[in-house]
Amino acid sequence: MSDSSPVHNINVASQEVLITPEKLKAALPLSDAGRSVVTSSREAIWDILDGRDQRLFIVVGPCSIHDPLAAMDYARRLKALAEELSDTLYIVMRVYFEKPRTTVGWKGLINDPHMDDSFKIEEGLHIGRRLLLEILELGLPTSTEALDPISPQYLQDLITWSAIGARTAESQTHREMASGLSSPVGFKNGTDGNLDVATNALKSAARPHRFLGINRQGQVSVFTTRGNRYGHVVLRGGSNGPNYDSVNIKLCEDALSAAGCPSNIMVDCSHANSNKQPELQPLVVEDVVNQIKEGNRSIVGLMLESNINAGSQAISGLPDTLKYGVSVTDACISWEETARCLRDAADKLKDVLPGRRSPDEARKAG
Ligand SMILES: O=C[C@H](O)[C@H](O)COP(=O)(O)O
Ligand SMILES: C=C(OP(=O)(O)O)C(=O)O
Repeated sequence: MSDSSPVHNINVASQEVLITPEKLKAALPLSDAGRSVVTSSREAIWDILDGRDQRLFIVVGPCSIHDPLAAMDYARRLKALAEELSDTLYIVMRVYFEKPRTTVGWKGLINDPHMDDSFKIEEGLHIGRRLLLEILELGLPTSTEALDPISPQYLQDLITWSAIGARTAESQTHREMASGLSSPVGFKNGTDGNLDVATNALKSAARPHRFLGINRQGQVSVFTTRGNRYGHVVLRGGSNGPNYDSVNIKLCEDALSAAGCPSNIMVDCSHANSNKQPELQPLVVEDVVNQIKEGNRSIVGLMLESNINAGSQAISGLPDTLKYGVSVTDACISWEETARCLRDAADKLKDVLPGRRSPDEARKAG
């Protein structure tokens, strides 16, 4: 007697073929001007990580993007600030489209661009790519969290700096993906504060890997990567509390040295480092800036969650009932507070960090 019960895709409700990366890129191509922003900004961060450029790099912007018009409004403000502070700070905009959730919730603009559970992922990819292109046209570099292992084929050519988040830094899939990313990558410590997760990720992503992915034509392919040597740790605090103070920074420096990794640390001023209370982020910036003033040189970057208006709002009802420029995920500091806080940091650091070295000075400094 034969049993014909289904044994495959039992829990899959439906499947839909998506546009290929090649077609999306052909519809929304990167201009020469945009390409030059991506290449020069990646170089600037490589130089910072290699110690050739002494500026502090700053990843700042909304916790998540849900309204492209508000994102462009934010980007224009940030571009002007980035130029003003460029002697001391190298500023990159947070343009986060994919949100890792602790349990469930809105997973970001690519997954559900209309925020109504319609999950128009192909539209989300178009909106996301168009927005990144527009930001690059302003001359402002972009950063994002690399969460889905397939989406980099659609968007990573537009990204200057990537994060692997606290919930995925221990995942082999994400370490493999990071080993092939063209951008520098920050690995967060675990949500419980565990730092080994991040240092192990650095060691893994720096090595070549072979794994499955999709190519430009959307065919399932075996990828062989070279390894990404521009990985670094991002301290974001954990369930035990913050980890940006000088004692934790020293512990992190020791862990990096034991792991044979360069002493490059970014501090995420948000998340568990501010107990998710956005008004504490400027205090974290102040503390870190003081550590640098007192001689610390392992802190190379800062992350801030900031929006046009402070706070957060719940997603309920239609997107056009939402308040303008207010986060729909973690609460953020306002634009005014962001500008004040970054101007203050730049002012305190301008005589401490020598800024970008000319090729001649860099050669002399070794
Ligand atoms: O940065 C954003 C959030 O902290 C992250 O996506 C987790 O959010 P959740 O705990 O609200 O799901
Ligand atoms: C989700 C984020 O951070 P973490 O992975 O540190 O929770 C984020 O920066 O949006």
